[in-house]
Amino acid sequence: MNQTGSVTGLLGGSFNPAHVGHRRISLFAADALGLDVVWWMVSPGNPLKPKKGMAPLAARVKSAKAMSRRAPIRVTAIEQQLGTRYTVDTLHALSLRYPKRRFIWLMGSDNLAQFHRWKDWRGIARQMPIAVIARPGYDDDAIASPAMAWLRKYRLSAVGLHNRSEWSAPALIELRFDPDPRSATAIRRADPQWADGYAGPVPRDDVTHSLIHETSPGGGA
Ligand SMILES: Nc1ncnc2c1ncn2[C@@H]1O[C@H](COP(=O)(O)OP(=O)(O)OP(=O)(O)O)[C@@H](O)[C@H]1O
Ligand SMILES: O=C(O)c1ccc[n+]([C@@H]2O[C@H](COP(=O)([O-])O)[C@@H](O)[C@H]2O)c1
Repeated sequence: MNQTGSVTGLLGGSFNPAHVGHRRISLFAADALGLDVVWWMVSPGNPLKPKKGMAPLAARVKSAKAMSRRAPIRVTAIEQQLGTRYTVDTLHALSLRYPKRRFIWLMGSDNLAQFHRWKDWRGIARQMPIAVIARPGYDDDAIASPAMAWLRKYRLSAVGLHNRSEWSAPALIELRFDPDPRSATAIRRADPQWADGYAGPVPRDDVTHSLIHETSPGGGA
């Protein structure tokens, strides 16, 4: 491998709530891509999702922390602190804050299918490599998507990514493993606590600040 140093995977999400699927895809991606850690960035509010039915950020962070226990995963609500909502702005702010860290954006194929609706999605792809994890029911839409029509020319294998002499983007790595059918939507349908706007306890302590205190720019967790 030509690349040295640590690589951090970024899995942005609503985590409304976090589930075993998030954990499995993160561990799988970490293994396949040689990541040291995956940061779960719990979004204060996905710009494309309705606010209705979204649990408070602190409750979603708490569920993410519980789901990531004893795994090389760090949970953060850093977008709340950065004041960013759009991923392109978040990634730009992260690269300024952590200049020595190399990042890779992780997402399920459902998000690739609608990636062309995200603010400056080509700008996101130019900032860091993207790894897309196959998800049951979404792969055909992802393959046929407008974003894929553009990203396809930047396809790389995981090995190809690491053999590059520089950490450059755009790069698209498609990861496929034992597909995981779990979803937060299914949990919200089945669990009254998470259904219809969240009825569970909201943590009193501010649980949303963890990562930023656990890491220093360019180093740490
Ligand atoms: N089972 C899964 N397989 C592959 N990717 C997944 C899976 N579950 C979640 N992801 C990915 O994890 C990220 C965060 O997902 P999110 O928190 O929205 O969970 P979700 O299960 O997709 O939620 P919802 O059902 O409410 O849309 C997204 O990139 C999503 O594509
Ligand atoms: O930047 C955008 O335009 C944009 C549009 C939709 C979703 N996102 C991000 O995509 C990530 C996944 O969101 P979700 O709700 O599908 O888990 C999360 O980090 C969101 O902030 C970003």
